[in-house]
Amino acid sequence: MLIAQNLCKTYRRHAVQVPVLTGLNLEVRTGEFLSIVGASGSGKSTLLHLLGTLDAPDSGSVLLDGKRIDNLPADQRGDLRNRTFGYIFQFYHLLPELTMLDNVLMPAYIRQSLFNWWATRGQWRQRAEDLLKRVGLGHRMTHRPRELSGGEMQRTAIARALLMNPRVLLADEPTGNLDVESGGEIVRLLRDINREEGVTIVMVTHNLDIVAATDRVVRMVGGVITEDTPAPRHVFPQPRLAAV
Ligand SMILES: Nc1ncnc2c1ncn2[C@@H]1O[C@H](COP(=O)(O)OP(=O)(O)OP(=O)(O)O)[C@@H](O)[C@H]1O
Repeated sequence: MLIAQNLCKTYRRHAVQVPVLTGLNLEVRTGEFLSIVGASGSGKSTLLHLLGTLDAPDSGSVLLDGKRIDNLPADQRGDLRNRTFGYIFQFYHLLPELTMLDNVLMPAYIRQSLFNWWATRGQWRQRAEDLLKRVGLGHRMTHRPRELSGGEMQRTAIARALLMNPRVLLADEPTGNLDVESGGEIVRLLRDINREEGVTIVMVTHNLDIVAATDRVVRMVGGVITEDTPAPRHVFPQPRLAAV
């Protein structure tokens, strides 16, 4: 469904050139949970940005359902980013002055020029409340980010990413700032969303334990994918049993 073809990307500043992607090919299948691993600086975030049209390649293409999306006009890429893709970042990117409910509603606020916000705000609010309950934060809707733990902030960010009912979630080290237990909860939540709602997920991670929660793992080296294997099944940490 989401295909990267021969992607090349070099960052340039003055005379310095940093070649990052050097002809990368990748096919993300509908409904799969894919993880991307690789050394720091290998270009994982860059690839995620190109897949989600947050940045454009120097050459090569990104196709969604057979149609090129990397070269669409800015307004159409904006629509895709609002409706088709959901983004989850390592540091949550929540707005500190807003309640958790308003943070989750942000993608709908952004879209309001496209339709009559006032006529539909009740439905959006209901959906945002349902999503916060879904991620286990029904009791924290009026709190602000500084009052929540890292894991709770990331769960709020996941609810926000799901608001517009995206087909693809792009998660950049979603557990990178969390302890083992909170990280495990986040990955289990992503896995449930993938299985129960059929959302395709592409996740960059350094944590080889949580890779086991996914379906397939690709490794990046030198700006291309060098390994593409089913994820190992045995290492994903299961929920801890209460001590007896
Ligand atoms: N805007 C930019 N300008 C210049 N260089 C950049 C820019 N963004 C990224 N880079 C460089 O591109 C390379 C790849 O960065 P990227 O963030 O994609 O790697 P990564 O694999 O996600 O790394 P990490 O695991 O540390 O997050 C790095 O060397 C980085 O310094």
